[in-house]
Amino acid sequence: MAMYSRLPGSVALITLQNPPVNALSAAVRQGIVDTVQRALKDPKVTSVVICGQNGKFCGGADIREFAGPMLGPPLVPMIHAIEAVDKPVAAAIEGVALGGGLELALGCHYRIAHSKALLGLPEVTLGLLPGAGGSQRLPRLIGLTAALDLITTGRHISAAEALKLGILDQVTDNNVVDQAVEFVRRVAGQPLDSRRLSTLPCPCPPDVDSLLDKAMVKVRQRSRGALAPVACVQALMAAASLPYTQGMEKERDLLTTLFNSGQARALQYAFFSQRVVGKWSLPSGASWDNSAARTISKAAVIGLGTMGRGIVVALALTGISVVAVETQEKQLAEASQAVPAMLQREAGRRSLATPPGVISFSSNLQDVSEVELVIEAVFEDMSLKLQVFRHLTSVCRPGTLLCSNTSGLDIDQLAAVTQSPGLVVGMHFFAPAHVMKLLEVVYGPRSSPEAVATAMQLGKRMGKVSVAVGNCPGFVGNRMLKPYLEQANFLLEEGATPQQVDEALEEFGFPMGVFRMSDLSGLDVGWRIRKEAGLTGPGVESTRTRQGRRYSPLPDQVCEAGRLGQKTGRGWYQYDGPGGRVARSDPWVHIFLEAYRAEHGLVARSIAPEEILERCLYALINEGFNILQDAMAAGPEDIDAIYVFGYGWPRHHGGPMFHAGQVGLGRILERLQHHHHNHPDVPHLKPSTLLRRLVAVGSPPVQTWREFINKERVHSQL
Ligand SMILES: CC/C=C/CC(=O)SCCNC(=O)CCNC(=O)[C@H](O)C(C)(C)COP(=O)(O)OP(=O)(O)OC[C@H]1O[C@@H](n2cnc3c(N)ncnc32)[C@H](O)[C@@H]1OP(=O)(O)O
Repeated sequence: MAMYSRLPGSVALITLQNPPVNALSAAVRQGIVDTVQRALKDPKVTSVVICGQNGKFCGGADIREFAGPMLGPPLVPMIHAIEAVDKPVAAAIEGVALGGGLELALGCHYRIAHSKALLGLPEVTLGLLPGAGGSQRLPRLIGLTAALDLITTGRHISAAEALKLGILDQVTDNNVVDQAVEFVRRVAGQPLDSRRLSTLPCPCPPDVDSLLDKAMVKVRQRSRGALAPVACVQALMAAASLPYTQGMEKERDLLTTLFNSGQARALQYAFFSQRVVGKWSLPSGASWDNSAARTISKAAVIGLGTMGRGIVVALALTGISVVAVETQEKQLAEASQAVPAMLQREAGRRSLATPPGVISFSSNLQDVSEVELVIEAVFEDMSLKLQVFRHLTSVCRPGTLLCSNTSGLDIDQLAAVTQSPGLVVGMHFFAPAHVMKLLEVVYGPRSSPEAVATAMQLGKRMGKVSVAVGNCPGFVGNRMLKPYLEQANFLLEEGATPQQVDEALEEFGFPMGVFRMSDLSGLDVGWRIRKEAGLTGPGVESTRTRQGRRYSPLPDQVCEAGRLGQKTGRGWYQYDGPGGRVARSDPWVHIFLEAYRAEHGLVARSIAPEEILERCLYALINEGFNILQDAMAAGPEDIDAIYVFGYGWPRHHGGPMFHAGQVGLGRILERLQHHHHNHPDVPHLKPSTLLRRLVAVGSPPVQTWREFINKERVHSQL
């Protein structure tokens, strides 16, 4: 809806009304068309201001409407009609002007914003381009170079930056509607031709072709396989070279292609998944809207290795006072140098003048006695963690929340050694903890709703996407990673090279294939876990079947050769010395693989990229279905958010569970059955019961699985 009012002094005020962000739904568009007509017809009106209700100008097109048929007046002619009005029209921007919201403002003759407003054309993040004239008007206003940056990244910019770029005519700290009204009164009667952006030429640098070529290379590198960034560059090419009307035709054609692509659906799903996971619920019935969170102002971090340091920085950036404890003096000395520098860097990156939190360093565990929440981040060893939790429960004051940054150990076992097991949860950060967006909040059977709510809210304050997950080995993310890594190793045994596996995965869109990623994380991490699980180590027979299932000793043997990844300069690849970053194929690995296959009587075969993808991804997806079945994740959106924000799953494929739906559940089931038939000794390839049930009921859309699972559980079908 849009409300019309006449202000004293001949100004018509149009207020967009569609909470919470005044998205341009069919009703809002109709409202704008009607009210603009009314202002045009009213001879007493000399100028118009468009604003948004409740401190938000407009969050863009209504994304929820994209799934259905197009109803109501389309945006493009609506914005043209505003631009054509012969009375000055100003956008009064408060809160946000994003996507179609900014495109609407670009159709106005003037733009006035509050200093705290954010502006941007984030369509690319939804698999689209600014298709309401934004790809043609913005470059005409601010030049091709700046428009390329804004449109291909979709980043939100401050009012100050928008003013500098020339998007805004005025920025104010006062009431923006009042300022805009005053502004249009002042300019009423002045010629408007130069204010109609569609009539202006597009300012381009002399080397325009090279600029566009470089932009194309950059977007292709940044998000491999993603269609929208490429289409954005193509639309800007049109703006640079064609008259406006033809540019608009190009914009429309590109938008139609994107709209019909699976990628746009995947990215829009990813947008909503990120919001769905914030509305968490536990099998106990506790949820985000019935569980109170505590506000934490003082916390402690125990253990200042890589993870601990990142967690300290993440907490301090939110303004929390942190006691950073490390009992090893050398490590403490190093951390007390490194952490403040990390904090400064990150504060700078986030444009914060000074890091808000206060950090004190200590080697004494007694110093955590006054904090409200502790995050343990010591070495991933259960006996060590138990020792720390026993100590914490005796040192901390009653009511302190005790959290562990374990990446997969049993939270309940840790809770069991404390006086208040209800106050124990996992907070699984991802490295580097101050940068990575994902946080798994792990609830054990005894974790209280308050503890979960507090950890979830703390994650949000730190700018994380927090996902509540159940307590099982590896939780959600690492539990699904296991069958994925396992398949990658089996593929090497069968004839693939690390490069072939990585290239197939990178072509799919992962920033790094599994072997490059393992080299980066360090191969010894998994080696230690396998040793603890009794799968490898002294006394374990060197066979390819262990604990009753197929096992590949390849990664153990690579570690035994002293190749631990980037840190040793050698792993699945070779690097320019320890700490090197550029992976190069290593003849040693190829000779090693040949010798290994010969020793085990394996005949190498040529493996197509399609098989690599199926084996790795479908095994991972299958585990996702098992996780849903076991109620370790509340819904497919939780799994997908974890994979997109923590594991580099290409956002334009939505997430593993969404991808399964797009491929077709029947197809996934059939291929898993096929691979399991060929590899009956690999239990991870055995299709999950939930997948079978979903296929049996006709493969319903991913958005309905949560409800389906709950019903199946009630009827004991799972
Ligand atoms: C011709 C085709 C052209 C299309 C052009 C477009 O305009 S595409 C849309 C471009 N706009 C965006 O991408 C903006 C998306 N929204 C946001 O980035 C953020 O929501 C916000 C506007 C910055 C506000 O952030 P905040 O953290 O304050 O709130 P939430 O993100 O939690 O959002 C609140 C609820 O509003 C829903 N919502 C937000 N934007 C839209 C939208 N454009 N359409 C529909 N719904 C939107 C969001 O889903 C939240 O809903 P809940 O039900 O409460 O979860």
